[in-house]
Amino acid sequence: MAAAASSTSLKPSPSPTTASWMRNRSLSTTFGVTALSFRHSEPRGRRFIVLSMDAKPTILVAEKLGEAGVKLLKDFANVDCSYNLSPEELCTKISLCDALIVRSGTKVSREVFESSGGRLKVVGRAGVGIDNVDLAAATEHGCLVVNAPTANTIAAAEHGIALLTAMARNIAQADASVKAGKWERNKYVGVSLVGKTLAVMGFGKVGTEVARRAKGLGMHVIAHDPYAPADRARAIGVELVSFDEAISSADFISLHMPLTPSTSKILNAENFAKMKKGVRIVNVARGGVIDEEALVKALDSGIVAQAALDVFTVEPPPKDSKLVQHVNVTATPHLGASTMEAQVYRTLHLFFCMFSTCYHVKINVQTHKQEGVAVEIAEAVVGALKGELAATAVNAPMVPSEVLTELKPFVSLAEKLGRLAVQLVAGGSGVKSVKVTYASARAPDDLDTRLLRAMITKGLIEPISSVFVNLVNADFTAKQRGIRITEERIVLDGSPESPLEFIQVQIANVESKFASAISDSGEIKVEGRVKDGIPHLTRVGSFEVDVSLEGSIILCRQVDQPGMIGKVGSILGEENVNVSFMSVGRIAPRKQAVMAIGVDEEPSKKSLKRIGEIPSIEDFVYLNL
Ligand SMILES: NC(=O)C1=CN([C@@H]2O[C@H](COP(=O)(O)OP(=O)(O)OC[C@H]3O[C@@H](n4cnc5c(N)ncnc54)[C@H](O)[C@@H]3O)[C@@H](O)[C@H]2O)C=CC1
Ligand SMILES: O=C(O)C(=O)COP(=O)(O)O
Repeated sequence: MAAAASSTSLKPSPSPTTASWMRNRSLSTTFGVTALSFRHSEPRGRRFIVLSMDAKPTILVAEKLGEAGVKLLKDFANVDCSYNLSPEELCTKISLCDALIVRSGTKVSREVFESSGGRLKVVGRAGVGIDNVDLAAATEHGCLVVNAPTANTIAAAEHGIALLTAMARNIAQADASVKAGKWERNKYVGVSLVGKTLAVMGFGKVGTEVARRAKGLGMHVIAHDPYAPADRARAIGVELVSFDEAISSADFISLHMPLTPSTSKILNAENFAKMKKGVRIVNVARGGVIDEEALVKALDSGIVAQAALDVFTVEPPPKDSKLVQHVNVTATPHLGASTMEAQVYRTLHLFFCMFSTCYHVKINVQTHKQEGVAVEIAEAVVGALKGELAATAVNAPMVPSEVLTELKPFVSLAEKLGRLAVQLVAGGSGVKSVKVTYASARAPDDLDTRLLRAMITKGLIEPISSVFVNLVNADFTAKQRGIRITEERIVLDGSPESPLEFIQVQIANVESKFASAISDSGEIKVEGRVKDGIPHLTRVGSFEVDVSLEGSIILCRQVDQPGMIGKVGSILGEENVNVSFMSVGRIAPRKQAVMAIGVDEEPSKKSLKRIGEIPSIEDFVYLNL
């Protein structure tokens, strides 16, 4: 929940009223991705607009993508299809691109993000594995990464089964032998699959489909996946077992986990030693999950009888690779996702498994024609460039659209409270510790606050820095700037119809340029609610106020007395500044009070000075929203 503290601190700009952060606000969408794609960073960190709202963004397609996807991209953007770029060429081109689409053959390294100069805002991976994209660098640069996680599942599973059966019956080797004019019937005696144990390592989308198909071949299927639910496995007659049990009892092992630091070289010398002698291995996941040197030794020693590999640590592997050249290895050039159906469209059998309360399992089989990877990724990238939250975001929260609709006014409230709170901090105080409180009648697990936290962070950071914050980089940026954001829930009684009653933002250990913003417990405190869909400021420090969060706000501390509203109102009226809202929060009649005035236009410095000089006004601050 909380972003951990680091050593940097934030210093509010001396004059938030005139700060340049307001310049581009009209371009911002709520979530910032669109706005980001129209913004650019100068080397010195100043932001400016490089494209107008109606200028088309540019999308670089760096690997072959199905035509239907390219067409969809062209309807929205300028599309540059440039394949086989060297890393240097990619780095050069990227500074002119708002989005990049790749498959597994392009390394989207930190240098790519650095070279983009802040313009690259979406990377689309037209497939599942995102191990070729430096996610940490993407997040640090506020770049959303989306993938196409479903369209090639069946293709990959079918390729896994193709390799399994081809390996068991020596199809590739026998084919080569026949083509060489030989007829070696005794040499290519295979092994049967029926009754053999297959260990599926990684019981996700592909692993599950492989397991289903292997069961159809009469195999006994077990699976290992630390994160998969046992009931999903049980539903198709697969037992989830420990890693050691899986590898030590299998006749065949099929790998379907992602390449991550914890799965890197997960099949290594130590683990090969635990396997049954003569085990056969299929890999359509990633080459890096196997220690390839250790596999060559295991093949030489006979521990591993055969391996069928679609993926390699380095692709393409070196021509003299001992692994690829091994007589007992069948190799394909990363073809798992390469079917017409997966890349263009596919006919998908969706299995809906429904469980009755007494654990009877019914399976409905439906057939759908579904668009392939190209369309899936094109839609995701275009949506992200339009500022929509992507359902397949890899480095940002995925928020379902119904939740988003409901949260929208609170998202705006959150950002504005962040903006107000930070502008109340006296120059020279570093913001380090922010507490956000959400009061809601919803059950704690029925309120996703990631979006709200990101927007509060955006509100806190943007007024006082040149960094553009969005959903992708909010937590990272807060952490980098040493701001610790903690969240707390107040669970209210009553009807949970609205997701939230109020949001409170507190900044601890700082001084305020408006002393009344400091609550009894010593923090700057602002609180807001949504009324009729519009965000309102409802508390400043210990004072209750009510002013809609549109336009800007003047806060005045005064001794409560008649005529104050009129005095301030007439100064503003003299220069045609429209007052949208006015409210007075006071401790008791004729005692200390805080007057909050919403204004549609920015008052001149002269008018603000005159307001400050009204004798009974003790303190005042003008805040930009
Ligand atoms: N050869 C090819 O062309 C293709 C390769 N793939 C690769 O297949 C892999 C799986 O893809 P999907 O099934 O779509 O992904 P997925 O995310 O649906 O499934 C991956 C599963 O691996 C599990 N897992 C994570 N760490 C594990 C560990 N240490 N041990 C065992 N299981 C672990 C996860 O819990 C998850 O259930 C990915 O690496 C993907 O890149 C996918 C499509 C095509
Ligand atoms: O989707 C994946 O993870 C794949 O490995 C497919 O890669 P490709 O898009 O065919 O380069």
